[in-house]
This record gives sequence, structure tokens and C-alpha cells, in this order.
Amino acid sequence: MKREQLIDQIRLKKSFLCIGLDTDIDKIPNSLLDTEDPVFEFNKKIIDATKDFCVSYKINTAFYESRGLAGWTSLIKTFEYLPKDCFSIADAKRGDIGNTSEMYAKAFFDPGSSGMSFDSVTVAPYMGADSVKPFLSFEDKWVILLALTSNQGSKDFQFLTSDGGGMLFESVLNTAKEWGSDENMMFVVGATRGEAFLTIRKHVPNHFLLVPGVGAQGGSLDDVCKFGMNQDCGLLVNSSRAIIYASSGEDFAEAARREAKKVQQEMAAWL
Ligand SMILES: O=c1ccn([C@@H]2O[C@H](COP(=O)(O)O)[C@@H](O)[C@H]2O)c(=O)[nH]1
Repeated sequence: MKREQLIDQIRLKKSFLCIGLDTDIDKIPNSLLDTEDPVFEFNKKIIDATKDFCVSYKINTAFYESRGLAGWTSLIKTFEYLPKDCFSIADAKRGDIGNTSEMYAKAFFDPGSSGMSFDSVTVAPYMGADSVKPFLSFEDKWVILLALTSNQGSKDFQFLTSDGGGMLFESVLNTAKEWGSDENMMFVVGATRGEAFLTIRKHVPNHFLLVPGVGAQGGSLDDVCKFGMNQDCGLLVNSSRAIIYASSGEDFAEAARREAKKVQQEMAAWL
């Protein structure tokens, strides 16, 4: 998907919500467990119930890879079921030496190889340019690079200062933005880091940011919008557990719809 198409969707749906399909087979209602592929059936119902209120779905591949062949099957079927007007994210956090990254890129971008062609994949920056560039050679595909993450452990490395005075996450932004453009690169910035969005925007004023951490992790949507929004919105705010597990009962899809609508209405007020 191109940047302009994503921006059009945000304007049309008055939403910059990304719903995370972090589907844990142990949290699926009993009624689906007898079906051939409970994870896919759950995802299908969640997608049907929420697609009016979001512009993106993020599939965290860990929840699928952990189930072996059955998990990959659910992943491929879910990818195929995603609405074509929604920006698709393979949250796989990949990155390795160049020839290995080429294979990872094929796994998520090349339908001839893997059966999947996501719009984007999350990538870790630690191994540098040659580990990221293979993902950038696919037309209309995006790298979403981890910059300032939402977890406690982000303090271990990401805030360390270099001799030049800047913090590590600032070096990631400044170096990596030269590898691609705001047409094929986004950065992950956690919603739990509201105060840091001002700094982030000094370095990457135009790039889209993928923002996990609202909902279950307690980040503030208002702070993210106040400090992180740009003239094109520039945000995809992800919520996974707070939406897909809004109810643990048989009414899970209706509850997810209600929760997604609530977040979308808060977002509409910011647009
Ligand atoms: O810094 C990061 C990077 C990625 N994530 C991922 O986002 C979702 C968040 O799920 P919630 O249930 O809404 O907390 C999940 O897939 C994480 O792996 C993140 O949280 N923080």
C-alpha cells in the first residue's frame, strides 16, 4: 500500500486504529475449539466485527509460529482474510545478515515464495543497514523499524547516550531514515513514552509511527496524539488484547466491536 492510500483510509474511516491479532489459542472461547482452525475462526469473527473502525491489522507472528505447522496455516489463512483496504503488518521483528534478511523479506512480501504479501514487516535495527535494506527493495512495501519500544527493558539500551550527546533511539532514527523514505519506512514508538514523542518528531517529522502500548499496557492515546500527530496524522496506534479479549465469553466479537468503536471515536476527535 502506498502512503497516500493509507492517508486516504485514515480520512475515510476517521481512524488510525491498528488492531493486533495476538491470538492465543488458550484464550479462545470454547465454542470455537471444535472447529478445524480455532485461531482462524476467532480472527475471522474479530475482523468481521471490527473492520469498520480500523485502518490496519497487525499479526504478531509469535502467536502463530509457536504452534508450528498449524500456526503457519492459521497465519496464512488470516493474512488472506484481511480486508484489502487495511494496511497489513507482519509483526515479526526480523533482521539478520543481508542474505538471511532477503529470505525473511521473501517470507512476508513475496506471495510466490510464502503465499503472503503483507504491506509491512517489523524489523529490529541492531544489525544495521545491510540487515534492513533487503526489506526495502520491494515496491510499495514498508519496513517498520523498532526505535523506542513500550516495554520496561527499553531503558536498558535505548536511552543510553553516545559521546555526541544523543540517545541511542535518536541515532536509530537519524541513521535509519537515510536508508529509506517516509514512503517506505515507519518507526515503532511505544505509547508508554508519551513525553518522548516531541523528541521523536524533531528527528522524523513526516514519517508514520506505529504506536503499540495503549489499552493493556496503559499508554495514553491523548498524549500520543498531542505530541506525535503530524499534518498527515502520521500515526497507526495499535491495540491488541484490550480489543480482541474485551470479553472472554461467547460475545467476544460484539465486545471487540464495541471497544474498537470506542477507540475510533476518540481518534475521530483528533482528526
Ligand atoms: O514496543 C513494542 C513493540 C511491539 N509491541 C507489540 O505490540 C502489541 C501490543 O499488544 P497489547 O496487547 O495491545 O499490549 C504486541 O503484539 C507486542 O508484541 C509492543 O507492545 N511494544
